[in-house]
Amino acid sequence: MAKKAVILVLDSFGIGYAPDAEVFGDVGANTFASIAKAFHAKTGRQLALPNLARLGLVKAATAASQGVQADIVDSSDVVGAYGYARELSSGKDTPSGHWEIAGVPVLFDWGYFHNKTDSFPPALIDELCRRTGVPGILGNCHASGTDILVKLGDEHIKTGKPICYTSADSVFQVAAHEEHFGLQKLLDFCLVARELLDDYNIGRVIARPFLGNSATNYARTGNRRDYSVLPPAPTVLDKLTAAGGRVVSIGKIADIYAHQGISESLKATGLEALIDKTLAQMAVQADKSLVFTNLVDFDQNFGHRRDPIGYGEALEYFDSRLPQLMAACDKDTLMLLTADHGCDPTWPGTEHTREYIPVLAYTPGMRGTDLGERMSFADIGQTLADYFTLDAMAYGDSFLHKIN
Ligand SMILES: O=P(O)(O)O[C@H]1O[C@H](CO)[C@@H](O)[C@H]1O
Ligand SMILES: [Mn+2]
Ligand SMILES: [Mn+2]
Repeated sequence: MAKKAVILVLDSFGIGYAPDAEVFGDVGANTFASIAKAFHAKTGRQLALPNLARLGLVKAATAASQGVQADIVDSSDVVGAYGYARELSSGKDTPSGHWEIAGVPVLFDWGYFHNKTDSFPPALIDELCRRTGVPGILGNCHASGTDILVKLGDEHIKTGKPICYTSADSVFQVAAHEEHFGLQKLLDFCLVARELLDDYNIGRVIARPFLGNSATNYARTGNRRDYSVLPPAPTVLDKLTAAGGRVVSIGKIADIYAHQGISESLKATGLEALIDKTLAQMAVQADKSLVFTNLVDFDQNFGHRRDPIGYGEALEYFDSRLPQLMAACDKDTLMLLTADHGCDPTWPGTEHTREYIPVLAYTPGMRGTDLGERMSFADIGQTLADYFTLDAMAYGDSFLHKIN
């Protein structure tokens, strides 16, 4: 029997605050329930996710929310395996979440730039400017990536100084105009930054190119690039490719895993194009292969932007494409839907929230199955190791026996 798997990460789609949320100031956060509530209040109708509900999303989310069901209709005909997982990793960031999904939790602490202003050490900025030849940097603070374009976009174009900012995540982000500053110059700048930031234990440098000609229309483009450090141990992706399997990255997956364990990387911008590419890859998928897609829009366009209605609409769009994804699974395909952290769009600030993630598994002909609470996102990686008969991962419990 051939073995094929597909993972779609709904970036930031948390389903209830985690047991350790207090450490993060996130007790009460619930991305899914908050969206459903705000959506009903604003539009006068309930959020409709009938296909996700058929995979068990509402049941998993209710269990992850102390038995309180989100303001949404559940399905009486569940055809997937559904559970909810807590995170072992110390951070609530994208690399930690993804690496843990692939069986490698991040148990060390990342470096962070804690200061809200003058965030970066002068020695770092000096060296970065010296090495790259820019006349200085703008920003040097915690910021929302869209707000800071409104504030500093004009000055950036005038001075040629890149806009450098950070957040509660272990990141160094650089916004620059694709034409005035130049995309390649931005990527080169980020590579130097990546080199220097290893000493500060910073997880990611992110290039944030934008276009537009005034504060009213600056907009980030699809040319975002993430420069991640290497995962601390081989992930299930490394193990699968080492065993002769194939891992196809769609969207920012390859960047998040620092291109480790990736056979082919395909980029696409926007939910529709990312799902189209996923379907196209599923159609040509062979034995021992994994199609791995990250749906960044949920997080980048709606979670961080604190836009629960936009988030709800995007979920409805995803739900409308789910029957196609399910139909593209043959009897040899295991499809997993999950998330990497929360980003409650009704929560104060603009950051991620520490939450349970949904773990939804589907293969044609299976019965609805409750996977219950999973003690780590790594249960997904361990299940994949089990499925592809690879050596077991050091973390995670496989739930494969519950699916067959
Ligand atoms: O506000 P923007 O630039 O979208 O930044 C967000 O995106 C980064 C990566 O997910 C996070 O660190 C968060 O700060
Ligand atoms: Mn993320
Ligand atoms: Mn994010």
